[in-house]
Amino acid sequence: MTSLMIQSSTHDYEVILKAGARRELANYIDESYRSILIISDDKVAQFYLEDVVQSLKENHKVHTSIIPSGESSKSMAQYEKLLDDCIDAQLDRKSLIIALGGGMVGDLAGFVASTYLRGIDFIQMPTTILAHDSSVGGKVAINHKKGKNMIGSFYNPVMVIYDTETLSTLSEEEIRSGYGEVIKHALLCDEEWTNELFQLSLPSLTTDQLTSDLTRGIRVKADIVEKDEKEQGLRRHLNLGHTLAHAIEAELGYGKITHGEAVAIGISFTLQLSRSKLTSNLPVIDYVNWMKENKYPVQKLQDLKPELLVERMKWDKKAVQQNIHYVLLTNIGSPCVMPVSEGELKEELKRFFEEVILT
Ligand SMILES: NC(=O)c1ccc[n+]([C@@H]2O[C@H](COP(=O)([O-])OP(=O)(O)OC[C@H]3O[C@@H](n4cnc5c(N)ncnc54)[C@H](O)[C@@H]3O)[C@@H](O)[C@H]2O)c1
Ligand SMILES: O=C(O)C(=O)C[C@@H](O)[C@H](O)[C@H](O)COP(=O)(O)O
Ligand SMILES: [Zn+2]
Repeated sequence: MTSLMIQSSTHDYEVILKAGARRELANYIDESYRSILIISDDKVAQFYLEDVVQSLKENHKVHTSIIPSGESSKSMAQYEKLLDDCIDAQLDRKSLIIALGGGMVGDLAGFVASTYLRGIDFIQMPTTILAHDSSVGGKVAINHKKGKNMIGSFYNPVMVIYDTETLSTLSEEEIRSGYGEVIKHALLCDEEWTNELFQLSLPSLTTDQLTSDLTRGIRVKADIVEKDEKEQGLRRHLNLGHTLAHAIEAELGYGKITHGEAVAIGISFTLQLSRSKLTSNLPVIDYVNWMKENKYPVQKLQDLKPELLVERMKWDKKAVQQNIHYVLLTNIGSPCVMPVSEGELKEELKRFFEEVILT
């Protein structure tokens, strides 16, 4: 078992990584919660809901709410439905919400928890690799058709219980997606780790390497969010690759590409942009080869137009009066944020499509 403590302005919380933790929840969850609502999606529920209910029902009154799996459920409609479920279950301020699933469930259930009765406790039980990122740091949100995570808040869980056994049922696509955020964390702080990841072929990923990458990723994230919880400055670095990624996700339609795959593609553009704006010596070719070796779906960009992506980027949360601010890298481990003009972005994106990513 690995345990990490995260500090936040409201409370400190523990992140526990343990194979089989879903069957031992009585060891971790306070008996004083009278009612618990478990929110999950229909795919995750099929695999793991019964174990979680069984491990809680002796000490608590347990309710469940299951939403359709997929990014399109991070919506106003599902948010409203879940609030109805909280009311039907008569949850009060001594009740608890458990988010059992990937980042979609975590973001949505967390946003419900943050607003229902002006905020009740919630626990993140991540079940994807990607959710090593989303379950820590307290960003919770739903999407709007204009852009990702447009409606949300900062609201930290009271605990994160990561049962690493659940990762054994992830599809290849979801493993790839998770590693989009893992490599982001590596690029932000650690050249040696980045080079290690460049050698990684995801089909031969071992449990030991996965657990080590998750723990390292959580440490990187924790270190940043502890210093800048509400994204006043430093935390913007965690948005590496996201200005383009979010534009791709919204432009293709939510769920047409996974978040982490879009992030991986977004990072490749960041590397090119960083090289041309900062004359930095970044390993663009190694990175693109790693993406191609691991089958990141770069061909999905074929249907997208650089001009429309740049229009989407103006809704990025780092933009100031629709002027786009980009997270760039002067080197691996040295991120910075710079304004980039619309014209420059359109030119660079066209070149990126034609000369780097769609060749
Ligand atoms: N709050 C944050 O800081 C933060 C950080 C990164 C990403 N996000 C958000 O997280 C979301 C993406 O998260 P995700 O990639 O986990 O997506 P997800 O929750 O949609 O899960 C991906 C797919 O995997 C399935 N799944 C989940 N766990 C499984 C398991 N153990 N076995 C088999 N199938 C399983 C799900 O049903 C779904 O079909 C996006 O909405 C993104 O914006 C938030
Ligand atoms: O925690 C953060 O801060 C991040 O930026 C992590 C990202 O991986 C994540 O996708 C986040 O939800 C993006 O936030 P947003 O503010 O750009 O919507
Ligand atoms: Zn992300």
